[in-house]
Amino acid sequence: MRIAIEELSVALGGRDVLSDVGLIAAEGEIAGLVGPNGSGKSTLLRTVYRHLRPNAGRVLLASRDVRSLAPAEAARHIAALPQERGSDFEFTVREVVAMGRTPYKRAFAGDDEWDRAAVAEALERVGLGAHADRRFAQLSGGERQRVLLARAFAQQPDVLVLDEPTNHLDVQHQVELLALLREQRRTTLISLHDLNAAASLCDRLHVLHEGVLVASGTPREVLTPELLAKVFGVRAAVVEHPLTGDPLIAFDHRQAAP
Ligand SMILES: Nc1ncnc2c1ncn2[C@@H]1O[C@H](COP(=O)(O)OP(=O)(O)OP(=O)(O)O)[C@@H](O)[C@H]1O
Repeated sequence: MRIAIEELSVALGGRDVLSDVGLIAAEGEIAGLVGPNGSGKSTLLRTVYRHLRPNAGRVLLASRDVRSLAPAEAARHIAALPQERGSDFEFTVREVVAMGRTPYKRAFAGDDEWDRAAVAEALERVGLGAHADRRFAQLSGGERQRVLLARAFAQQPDVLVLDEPTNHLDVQHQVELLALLREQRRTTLISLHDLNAAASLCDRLHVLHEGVLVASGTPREVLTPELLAKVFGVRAAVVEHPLTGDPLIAFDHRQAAP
């Protein structure tokens, strides 16, 4: 399903955090949000998964405003991996992932065989099939991250919204997570700080700067040395990755942009 963000403005604490942002994630497309700290990436994603209400504009899922959907219906269509994640869950890994099935159930209904199969499959996909009975609270940050991703997969949504999902992951698990996202071919909105990961994963990138969308396009179109200097304040060369052909940003770690 396609997501369209139209003329979206959000104010928090009396301050405009997003101003007139518009972008589209086409069916099956991976759309990346990049931008410096505080540029509004999480705010945009939180508005898509309805934790925030826009002051103006709207988010359309196919042709329907997400705010018009009932909560369970919205959750059957959109699954989120937010940045603020509970750590004190007194639940097992399997129980946390099974929460992804809630939008499909009647009140107080138990898990049926479809739920159990969806949970088992989601755990296998993130490589945690052997950890189903461990306590969530006792996992490392990266393991928790993968459990919460499995919960989003178990929700079997049309759209995935992921806020910095590679946080806490070692490089191998980052690569595996990006591969999982590529192979599932689902409409995905993802914020990433790692611009090289974004360049390799995303079909299109959208750059936020101080709450304003300043560029949209393919990674090759968007990630230019000029944009990196202007928006991120860094000096960098953009070359072709010798193994993959993706754009590869070589940052100058000695000196900021003049
Ligand atoms: N509840 C709030 N009340 C007031 N201001 C807020 C609130 N939440 C976020 N902000 C502000 O909105 C701006 C955008 O924050 P947001 O978290 O969307 O940025 P971000 O691009 O995701 O940043 P980061 O890369 O650091 O995660 C920041 O200046 C932040 O301080």
